[in-house]
Amino acid sequence: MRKIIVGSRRSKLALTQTNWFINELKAAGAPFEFEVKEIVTKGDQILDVQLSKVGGKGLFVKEIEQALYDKEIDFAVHSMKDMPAILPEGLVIGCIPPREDARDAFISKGHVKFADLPAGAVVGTSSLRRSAQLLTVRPDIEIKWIRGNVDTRLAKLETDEYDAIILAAAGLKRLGWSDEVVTEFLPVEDCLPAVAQGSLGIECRGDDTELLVELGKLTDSITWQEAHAERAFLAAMDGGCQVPIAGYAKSNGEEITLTGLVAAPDASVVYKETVVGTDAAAVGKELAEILTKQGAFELIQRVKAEQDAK
Ligand SMILES: NCc1[nH]cc(CCC(=O)O)c1CC(=O)O
Repeated sequence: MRKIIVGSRRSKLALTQTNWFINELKAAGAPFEFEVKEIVTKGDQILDVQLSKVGGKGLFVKEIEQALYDKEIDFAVHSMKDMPAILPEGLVIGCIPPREDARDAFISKGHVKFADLPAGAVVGTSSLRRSAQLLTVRPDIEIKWIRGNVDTRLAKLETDEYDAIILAAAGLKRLGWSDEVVTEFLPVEDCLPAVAQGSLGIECRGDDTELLVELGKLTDSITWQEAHAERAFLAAMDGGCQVPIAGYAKSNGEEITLTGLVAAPDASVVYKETVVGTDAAAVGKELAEILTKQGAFELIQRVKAEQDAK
């Protein structure tokens, strides 16, 4: 029986997601043995710098992709939202399993609801997307940058520095921690999720047909459509985590409803529109065109230039 080597980052969440997916493959009867190989990425090493300043999404995947090329590993389970819009030559997303909760979770000391936070309360997030949207609803709160894995951030909430933090619901649910720690899930209307948040993407070599056959059996077609619509939007907007950009699609199997948001970091300008269609790539492109006409593309370029100058 072929032994499949699965590359994984070393964080609790990465290992949990990797082992979950391996078990799904086993349950589906894939004729393989598995071994997990831990890989330390640049993103895991740079924990004290604001992520948007050190180069964004590629940071968590580059070493893993090199290991795929070198055949040190056969596949890797990524959070889709950490994947760059365009994959390098020769590598493919072989599977998109069913999506977890796409929302952001609000976690506060004493479980005070977001709306009930006192003015001046300090909310920890390192995401420009989250901070811009939170400031739209509550301009009177303070945002303070926070970095680290999910467990590190939860530990930081215990210090005096923060009154609350925001984390993706999906990570907390996969770790089995959401019932215990989450104060409330932020409705997508108030805090539109990151593109592909809650989705996993299984990356492998495009010529590994034996593996691709087994991976394909676990793809969820609804999640596939949603992730592709959102990622087509992100790619067309030339976005990334340097700018506040969000995209959330809901598919009923036929129609896809995609909402996108682009904002200035201080939330002084917010562009937000919804498009409905049947083709994921076309829906993403159409939404990008509408927002571009309104000035969102220009805003993204301006914000990026400002970030680079810092
Ligand atoms: N930004 C890092 C990251 N990348 C993926 C997740 C987990 C959630 C997911 O799969 O979307 C997280 C943690 C977070 O944002 O709280």
